[in-house]
Amino acid sequence: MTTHSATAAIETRGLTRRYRGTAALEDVTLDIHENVITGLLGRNGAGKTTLMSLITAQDRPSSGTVRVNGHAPFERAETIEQMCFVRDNQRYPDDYTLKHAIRAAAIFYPNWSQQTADRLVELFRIPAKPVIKKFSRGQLSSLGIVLGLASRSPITFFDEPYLGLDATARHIFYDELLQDYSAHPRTVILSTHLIDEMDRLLERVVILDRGRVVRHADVEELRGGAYQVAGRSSAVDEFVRGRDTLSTRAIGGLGTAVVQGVLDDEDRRRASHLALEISPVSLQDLVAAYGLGETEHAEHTTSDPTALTGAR
Ligand SMILES: Nc1ncnc2c1ncn2[C@@H]1O[C@H](COP(=O)(O)OP(=O)(O)OP(=O)(O)O)[C@@H](O)[C@H]1O
Repeated sequence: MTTHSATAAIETRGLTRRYRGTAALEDVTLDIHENVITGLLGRNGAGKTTLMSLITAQDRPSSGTVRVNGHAPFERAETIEQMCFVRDNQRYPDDYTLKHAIRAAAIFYPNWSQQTADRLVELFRIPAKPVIKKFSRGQLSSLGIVLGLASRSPITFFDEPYLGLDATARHIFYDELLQDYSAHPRTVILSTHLIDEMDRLLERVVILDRGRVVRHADVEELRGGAYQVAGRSSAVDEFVRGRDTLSTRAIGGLGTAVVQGVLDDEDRRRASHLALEISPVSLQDLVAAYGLGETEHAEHTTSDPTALTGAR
């Protein structure tokens, strides 16, 4: 999953969105790769939905620019048609049933696959009769996923697409996304808090924190560029001194730290001498390490705030 073209499908430059003086997104400059699945990660309020809304022209920036396949999407139907945005709070007209939503999507999306839609409706067991207004949270999410996948849009956004879905339905989504994406490569951007569950889907990640990009990297590169040490707190402290530490955590006399960098033989000897265990760091833990701020509990401290400067 690491081979991909480096062509940018989406370019943002200095993208900023303020709401009454508060920046939801601040100076975001990103190239989102074409035909890659990119995860948009970050804590609540980090700016993920805002970024997707600006790219899909559902909102206007306070400053900065967005280009999709080289064009500003605003008021450009050809560009907007190329994008599908599956929102967690998508509204449908009051009298709409499944059939109406499917028909409208089939008309709107140029690459629509009715066969995919029919199959997914079965798999997710979406009911035909009730108006969508009466759908459960999980059924609404399922419908969004069906429309998003069957649209076969060259650029597809999923904003926390799993809300209310049971574990079986979530895994159907992951499998179907991977399968359809492999058969019909396209640019997929999805925001999620379920990183452990979804990390196998992601090739690249953008980590946002308080409206800013703190990291934009290949998942493999990110995982390979950090490790976790665990053991006695004092030994962890000693080991991480002078290293690029993303986060440290101490509970009782035991500690863990997420450290940026690659271990050499000398580091391993040192860790072993201090009776420390070294392990790979999961994407979830890495993101948590980036997301930790001064508001966290005292036991979860970011020991080196300057480490949060990996934005590219
Ligand atoms: N219409 C609005 N008016 C005022 N503030 C807003 C508006 N929309 C978003 N915000 C603020 O902008 C910030 C970013 O919100 P956004 O919804 O983009 O975050 P998010 O990363 O998607 O969060 P979550 O993971 O909770 O969905 C938040 O502080 C939010 O309160």
